[in-house]
Amino acid sequence: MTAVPQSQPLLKFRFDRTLWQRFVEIAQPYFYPPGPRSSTQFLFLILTQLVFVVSFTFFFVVALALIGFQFSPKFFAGLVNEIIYLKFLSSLGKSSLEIFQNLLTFLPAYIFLVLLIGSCGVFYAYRRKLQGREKQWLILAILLFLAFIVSSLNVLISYVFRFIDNALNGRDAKVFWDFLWVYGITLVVAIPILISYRYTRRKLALFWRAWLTNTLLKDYFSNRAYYELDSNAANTDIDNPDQRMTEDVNSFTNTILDLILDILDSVLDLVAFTGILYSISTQLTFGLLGYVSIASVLALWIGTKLIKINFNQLRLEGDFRYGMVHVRDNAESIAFYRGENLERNQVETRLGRVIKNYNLLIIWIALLDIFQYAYNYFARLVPYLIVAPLYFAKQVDFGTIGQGIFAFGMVLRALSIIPTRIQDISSFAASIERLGMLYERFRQRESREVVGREGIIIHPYTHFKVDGLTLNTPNAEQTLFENLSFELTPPQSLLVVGSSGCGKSSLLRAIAGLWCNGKGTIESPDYTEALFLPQKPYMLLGTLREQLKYPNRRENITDTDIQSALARVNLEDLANRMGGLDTEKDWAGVLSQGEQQRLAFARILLSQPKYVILDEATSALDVTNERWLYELLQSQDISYISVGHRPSLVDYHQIVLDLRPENGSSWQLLPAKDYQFSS
Ligand SMILES: Nc1ncnc2c1ncn2[C@@H]1O[C@H](COP(=O)(O)OP(=O)(O)OP(=O)(O)O)[C@@H](O)[C@H]1O
Repeated sequence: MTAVPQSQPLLKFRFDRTLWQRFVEIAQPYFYPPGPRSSTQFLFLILTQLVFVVSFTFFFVVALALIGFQFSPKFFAGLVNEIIYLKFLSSLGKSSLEIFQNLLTFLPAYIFLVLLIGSCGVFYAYRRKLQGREKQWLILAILLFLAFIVSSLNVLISYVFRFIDNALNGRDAKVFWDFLWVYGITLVVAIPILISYRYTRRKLALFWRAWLTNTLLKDYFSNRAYYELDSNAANTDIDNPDQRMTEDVNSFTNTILDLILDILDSVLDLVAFTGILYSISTQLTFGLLGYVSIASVLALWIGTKLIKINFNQLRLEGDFRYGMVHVRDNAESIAFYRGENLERNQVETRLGRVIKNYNLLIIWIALLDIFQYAYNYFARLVPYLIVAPLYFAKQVDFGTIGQGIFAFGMVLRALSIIPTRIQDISSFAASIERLGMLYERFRQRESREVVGREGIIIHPYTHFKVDGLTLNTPNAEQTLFENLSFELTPPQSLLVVGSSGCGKSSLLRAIAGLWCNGKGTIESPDYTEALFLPQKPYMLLGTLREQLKYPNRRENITDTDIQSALARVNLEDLANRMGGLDTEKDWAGVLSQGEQQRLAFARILLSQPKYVILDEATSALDVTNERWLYELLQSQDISYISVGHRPSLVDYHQIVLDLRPENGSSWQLLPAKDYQFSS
C-alpha cells in the first residue's frame, strides 16, 4: 500500500511575477527558443505579427468592401455615414465607391503597406531563430487574422440590425427586405469563417500539446529523471508527474489559446464598440469602465483563493487515481492478503480528501456566482436607464436603443474577461504552477549535470573497478558501507552477500549510476555493454517478442533466435502455449515469477552483453534451473556480478564480497573457494 499523502509543500498562490515567469517559461519555447533576453524578442515578434495581420486585414477588408459595394451600394453607403471610425472617409470622395477606391491611395494605405513589408522583413531577419517553428507562427497568423475578421463581422451584423430596426420603425418595406438579404448573405460568409476560426484554434492547441508533452517526456526520460523524482513520497513537491504531463498540459494549451484569443476578441470588440457606445453616451462609457474596474479587482481577489484550491484539487485527484491504479497493478497480492478492506480504506481516504477540497471549491464558486450574477444582472439595467431618456427626449432614433444595448453588451463582455472568466483563469494558473514546477525541476537537473554531480564519481572503463566507495542512501539517513574497493577483470565474477538491508542492491544501484550520494570512484563499462536483471523482472506492456528483445540492444534478432533462446532457458513451449510471439498479455500477471526470471535470462542470450548484473535474479528458481542458467552465463564468457542469499551461488563465482562480515569489519573481499556461508 502506498503512503497516502499527508502534507503538502507550502506554496504561495498569487497572480504575481513568479506566475508570469513560469507562464513564459512554458509558453514561449514552442514559438521561440529560450535564451538571454529571449522573452523580449518573443514579445517583439508577437507584436510584429499583430502589425502584419492588422496591415494585411486592412487590404483584405478594403478589397472585400469594394466587392461588397457592387452587391449592396446602399448598405455600404450607409456604413460610411454611420460608422464613427469611417466618418472621416467622407472627405475622400463623393460616392462610397470613390471613398473605398481612394482608400488605397490614401496615406494610411501607404503606412499599412510599409508596416506589412517591414513586418515580413523582421520575420525574415529572425528566420534562423524560428527555424522549425514556422508552422506555429503561420497558424497563429491565420488565427489572428480570423479573429479580426470575426470581430469585424460582429460589427457588421450590429449595423445590419440597426438598419433593419430603423426600416421597421419607418415602415420602409423595401429597405427592410434589402437588409434581410444582406444579413442572409453575411451569414453564408460568416458561418464558414466562424467554424474555421474555432477549428484553427483547436488545431494549434493540439499541435502545441503534442510538442509540449513530447518536450516534457524527453526531459522525464533523460538521465533517469523519472527515477529521481520520487513522486510517490508523501512530502514530494512534484506529485503525479504523469498527470502534469497529460491533463495539465492539455488544459494549459487549450485554455491559453481560449484566453488569449478571448482577450484579443475583447480588445477588438472594445475598439469597435466603444466608438459606437461613446457616440451614444459618454456617461454610459465612463460609468461602464469604472464598474468593470472595481469588479475586476474583486474577481482577482476571489481568483487568488481559487488558484490554491484548484491546485490542491488537481493534486488530490491525481493521488486518488494513482491509489486506484495501484490496486489494479497489485490485484493478485492484495487478493492473497485479503487486503480489500485496507485498500478500500486507503482509496476512500484519498477520495475523502478529493471531496473535502471539492466542497471548499464549490463554496468559493458559489461566492463567485453571487458576485457574477449581481454583476451581470445589474449591468443589464444600465443601458436602459441611460439610453431610454435620450430616446424619450427624441435625441436618438429607435434603432439606436437596440444598438446602444448591443454595443453596451459587447463592451461589457469585452471588459468582463476577468470578472466572468476568473474560475478558468484560476484553474489555468494552477496548471501553470504545476507545469512550471516540473519544468523548473528538469532545468535544475540539467544545470546540475552541466556543473557536475557532487558525490560519487563515475568513469567509463573497460571493466568494473570500485575505489574508496562510501555509499549513503539518497536522503543521507544511512551510510551503508565505507571505503569499499575491488576490481573485476573479465571473465571474473563477483557474488555480493550480506544480511538483509546491508546495502547489496544499493551497491548495484551505485554501479548503475542511479545513486550517487557518498564519495569514491566507480569505473564501469558503458551501459550498452551491461544488462541488469532485478529480482522482480520488468515485464513491459507489449508482445512476447518485444518482451524478449527488450531492451533492444541488438538489431536483426530473428524469431529463430528467440525460439532457441527460449529453449535454452527451459521455456521452449512458452510461445506456443501463449498463442505465438505476437501475443500481447499482462505478462507480469500471466507468467510465474520463475518463468519471468528465466525469460530475463533469455534476454541476456539475445542481447549478448559483455557484463551482467543480477540482483537475486534466480531467487524464484529451483537449484537445478539456477545451476543451468549460471552455466549458460559462463558458457557465454560473460563477466557478472550477482547479489544473493543462497549458499549454492558461491559455486558459480570466483570472488565473494561480504558487506556485513561476522568479523565486524565494514566489508570483506575473498576468493569464493575460501568463503563459508554462515548458517
Ligand atoms: N530510496 C531509498 N531511500 C532511502 N533509503 C533506502 C531507499 N532504498 C533502500 N533504502 C534503504 O537502504 C538500505 C539498503 O537497502 P538495499 O535494498 O540495498 O538492501 P539489501 O542488502 O539489498 O537488502 P535485501 O537483501 O533485503 O534485498 C535499507 O535499509 C533500505 O531501507
